[in-house]
Amino acid sequence: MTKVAPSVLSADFSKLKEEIDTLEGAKWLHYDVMDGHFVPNISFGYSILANVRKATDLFLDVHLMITDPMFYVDEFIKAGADMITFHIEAMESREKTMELINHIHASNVQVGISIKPGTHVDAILPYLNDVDMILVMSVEPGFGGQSFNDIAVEKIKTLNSLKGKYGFIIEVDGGINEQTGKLCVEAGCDVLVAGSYVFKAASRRDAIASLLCE
Ligand SMILES: O=C(CO)[C@@H](O)[C@H](O)COP(=O)(O)O
Ligand SMILES: [Fe+2]
Repeated sequence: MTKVAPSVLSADFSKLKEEIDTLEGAKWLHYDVMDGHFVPNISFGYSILANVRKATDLFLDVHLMITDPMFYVDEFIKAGADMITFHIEAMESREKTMELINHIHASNVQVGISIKPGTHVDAILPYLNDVDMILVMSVEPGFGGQSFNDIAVEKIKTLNSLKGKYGFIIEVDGGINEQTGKLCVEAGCDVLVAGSYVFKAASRRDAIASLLCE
């Protein structure tokens, strides 16, 4: 069954708990962390995540778009993340990548690795046995509200052919709506991140339900 992870980046932060409470039908909440360095935008960090944790029981899917994930990861673990996804483009070596994966797992938090649209799937193949999720970016990370890049569909298909052997799940993020979500689910995607499509909808419940349909 497909999961929908509404991205809180598109919420009204002046009433965050009320906004989260509107997400009927979603079991995950996607939390985009941007540092103004790895991406040209700044969002929110671990203090706000700790408050979000108090406000909801949804599975907290933390997407770190930051330059030095190892430096900050303990703060996000302490704040209550259920899944922490970092970017392969932010890692300098296989050794450091494995160190980060093992460090997160040692705290019983799930681990994802993300690839930008311009990064080939080959970059994450060495880690498929070690992670819980691969996050395929279908927009350039940094901003909500961009258009879906269908290069993601081919990547999802490639990863889907390897899923059975390794046991990871696939998430897609960026420009997801009813049409693009369907393409991704048909290609083998398990989790659809949706920001503007859900938060700008007249009925958020209907928008989430439209993504859950197979
Ligand atoms: O990570 C990101 C953007 O960098 C996303 O999670 C966005 O928040 C998705 O927003 P939409 O494209 O669905 O509006
Ligand atoms: Fe994201």
